[in-house]
This record gives sequence, C-alpha cells and structure tokens, in this order.
Amino acid sequence: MNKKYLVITTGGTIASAATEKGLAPNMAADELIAFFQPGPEVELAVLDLMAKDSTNMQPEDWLLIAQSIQEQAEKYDGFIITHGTDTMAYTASALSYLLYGFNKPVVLTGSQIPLGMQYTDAESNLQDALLFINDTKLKGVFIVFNGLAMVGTRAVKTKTQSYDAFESINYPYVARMMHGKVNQLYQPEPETLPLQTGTLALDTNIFMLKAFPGMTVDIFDYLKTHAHGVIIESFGNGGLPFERRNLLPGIQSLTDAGIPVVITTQILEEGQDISLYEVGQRVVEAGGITAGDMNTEAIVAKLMWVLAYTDDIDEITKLLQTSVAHDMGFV
Ligand SMILES: NC(=O)C[C@H](N)C(=O)O
Repeated sequence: MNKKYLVITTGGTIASAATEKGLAPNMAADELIAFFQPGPEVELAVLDLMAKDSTNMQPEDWLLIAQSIQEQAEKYDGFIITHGTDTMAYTASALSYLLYGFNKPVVLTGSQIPLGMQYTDAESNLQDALLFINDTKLKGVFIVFNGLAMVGTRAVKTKTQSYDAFESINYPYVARMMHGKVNQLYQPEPETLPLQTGTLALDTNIFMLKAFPGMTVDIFDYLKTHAHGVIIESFGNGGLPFERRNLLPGIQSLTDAGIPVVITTQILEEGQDISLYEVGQRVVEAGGITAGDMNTEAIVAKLMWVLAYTDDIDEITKLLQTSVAHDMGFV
C-alpha cells in the first residue's frame, strides 16, 4: 500500500521570492510540492495553510498547525511542514507538546535560500524530510535540515546564513540523510505521558527576561500584575545577582503570588547545575524553577502549554521539570 503524506506549507524563505521590500513568502503550495521527488509508493497531498515569514508566526499559528494535523491524522502516514527557519525551533517545540503522544512522524523543514534560486538548499531539505519520514519508524516532531534530523524540542537555530543553520543542543541527532539513504543515529528513550490535556490550548501570557549586569529590579513589579509565568535567562549555571540590584526578592514575590519563575541559562550547551554555586542556590531558595538542560525555545512553548493545563504552582513546577518529548534530562 502506498504511503500518504501531507505537506503543510506555512511560508518561510523556502517559499519566498524577491520583492521591493526584500524576500517574502509567495510561492503557491502546488508549485512548492512539485520540487519533491516522491518514490513510486509515495503519495503527497498539500495543504496551503499560511504564507508567513516565520518571524510573524505566533502561538495562534502553532495551534492552527496542530489542529490541521489532528484533523487529518487518520488520512496520512505523516506530515511535512515547510516553515521559515527563524522561529522553526519554537514551532517544533510547541507542536511537540501540543501533539504529545501523536503516533505519526511530523517533520519540519525549510531553507536558507528560496526554492528555485541558485545555490538553494531547499530541494535537498525537502527530499531529506521525505526520506526521513518515509524510512524512519520514529514518531513525534522533528526538524530535518542540512542532512540531519533532530528532536523538535532540542533543535536550535544557531546560524543566520549557513546551510547548517540548526543544531541539536544537549541531545544526539537522531538520523543523517546522505545519498538518498537514512542512517538512524539514535533511538529516543520511551516516555510516558505526564498529563492528559486532550485540548489544544496555550496560555500565551508569559514573559522572558535575559539577565545582564545592571538589570533593574523594578521590572518584577510590572510582571507581578501582568504575567502568568516568567522565564529568566540567567548567567552560566543558573545564577542571578543578589548584591546591589538584587533580583531575588522579585523572584520571591512572583513565586509567592503563584507565578512560576523558570530559570534557564544564556549558555547554549551543557545545561545548568543550579546548586553548584551560591548565586544559583539562592535563586532556588527564592523560588526559581531550574530548567536543567532544556532549550529556551522549548521552555517558552512548554510554559505556555503547562499554564493552559493548571495554575497550581507545585503542579506547574513538577510538569516543567518532567521530560516531555525528550526536552530535558539528557545532559
Ligand atoms: N531562512 C528563513 O526561512 C528565514 C525567514 N526569515 C523565515 O524565518 O521565514
């Protein structure tokens, strides 16, 4: 029996052309799928969902993609989403949570240079995405880019121009595509569902701060009345200053108000060991919730997902610190 895949187009460089105002997505979905070279036992269908530079993608768009996949789940063996690279890692994370437990592969891909342009990487990325989805037995959400497949919650865009724009951070690559063949490199560990959501919902009312030397503490007053959850990108292993502009009372007051403060790190690799230094242990004492080796992109989506499920800070903490879709606990 033929395998059937749905290609969902959302825009991005891959579907872009030059305009007076710079590259913008405008390629029709039918035109885009003509660049695939499906084998004899593969059938492709296309859904023209949106045409956005991924800079314009927001949580409502993640929900729309997830809903389209859920609605068509029975009809297809897998889904390929063409997407801009700038926020692809956020979308991949969001779909990993929204579609948690989905028993078919969902692969996002895109390109650094538009389809049809000289030196484009789009055709090989499309072909690799199809190869991966057709050959692998893996389920869940992945990004395929520049010959590598990575788990959606672990992908990070690390380059603005080069073909190898994405890296799998703090987690092994799952497959390499070369010369028309898939070589599986890693089998993600089995996981059990930590919660029953069933509904596609996100609480977008979160805020993220990047700490810098000299950051004012006043911002916490605003956040206390405006945010349901806060993420702080700390220095190094989770530390934040407790001298002069002391951030700890702000974290404590948010925590006391039932607003989770998730502590991640500005450092891309190796996660955080928040108890290593006094500057980290004090953050935990003030209520900071360490995000371990999770990527910022994953934390943003996970916090929105968890907040839509519960407002109990203990449960939020527990869920945030449970590995979902392989997002934490590898390092
Ligand atoms: N390479 C790309 O796709 C970048 C583009 N700005 C986008 O994210 O839609």
